[in-house]
Amino acid sequence: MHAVATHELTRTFGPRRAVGRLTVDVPLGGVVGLLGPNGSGKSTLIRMLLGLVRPTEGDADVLGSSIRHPAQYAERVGALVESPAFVPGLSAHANLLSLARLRGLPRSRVAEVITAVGLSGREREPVRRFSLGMKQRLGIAAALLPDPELLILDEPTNGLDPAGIVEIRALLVRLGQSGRTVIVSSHLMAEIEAACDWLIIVRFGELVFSGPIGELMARTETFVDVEAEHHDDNDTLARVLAVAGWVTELMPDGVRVRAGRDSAAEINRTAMAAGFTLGRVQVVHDSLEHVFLELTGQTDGELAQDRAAGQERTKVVR
Ligand SMILES: Nc1ncnc2c1ncn2[C@@H]1O[C@H](COP(=O)(O)OP(=O)(O)OP(=O)(O)O)[C@@H](O)[C@H]1O
Repeated sequence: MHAVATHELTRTFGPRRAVGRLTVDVPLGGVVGLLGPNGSGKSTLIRMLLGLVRPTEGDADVLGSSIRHPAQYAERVGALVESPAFVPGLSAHANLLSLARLRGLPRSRVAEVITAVGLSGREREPVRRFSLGMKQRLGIAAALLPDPELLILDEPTNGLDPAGIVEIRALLVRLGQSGRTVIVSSHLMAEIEAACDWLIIVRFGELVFSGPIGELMARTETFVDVEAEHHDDNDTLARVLAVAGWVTELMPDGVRVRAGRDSAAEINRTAMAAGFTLGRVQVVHDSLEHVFLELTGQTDGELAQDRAAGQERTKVVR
């Protein structure tokens, strides 16, 4: 069984195609990052998985049951799809307790979820005193109340400051280690990449990548950046290295050589043989963020909407 399996899943809103023929299998366990620029269909996909939006075409299974019958799996799935509403004058504990009562869940779950999201010691404070990051964690605590096998979080890092993002990322890692499956969406690779085991990358509602994060990592490139001792020599150094067979690019502060770590010594020797002393030899890895942007394009929601509506537009370069 998969946590989620979609087949040709499609949702249109009038002329706009929010999700188009999406076929993807998400394994059970660990943290799954659902990534794509704003407007690429992440929320629509999540809403379909939760039974909040009906597909126009195609189908999907959540924990083995069709999304046509969400009641069959509703109790096994926890979700945070927008900023949760809590009573600001009440404490985190009191808010969670009333939610637990409403849903008929044992009150012992309240203390458990408070610990799970790292709010122990603060649970008696009124929610109005909480930072945005703490409120998001409280929202995740509420989603965890029924002890779900699958937790779906839509952009939980949105609007958070760097410290809040770090808190959520650490929480995602802990939740992923607890045996459940966590699907978390974001439009920024850097915010969640460190927490993810598996990635689904969408663009204009279509799948551009799905697989273990290591598979995407394998697509990153390595460079050797070198710098001549005297800045004016970098131009000639670039040509010398190119004649020796490397693909080089002149950078403002040196020369970028498209080569792996193994080539660093050989590059150094070639430079020295040509009479250059290198002031810097540095092996640089392309970031996952860069691969993500290459896959998705640096689009904004506006452009995505127009593309989804089938209108062509010139490429936006930021
Ligand atoms: N209820 C709706 N009515 C009309 N259009 C919609 C509706 N919901 C989503 N859309 C459109 O579908 C497309 C995908 O939106 P969606 O919110 O799923 O993307 P997203 O990747 O979650 O983006 P964001 O991060 O900005 O929320 C957009 O063009 C959006 O305007």
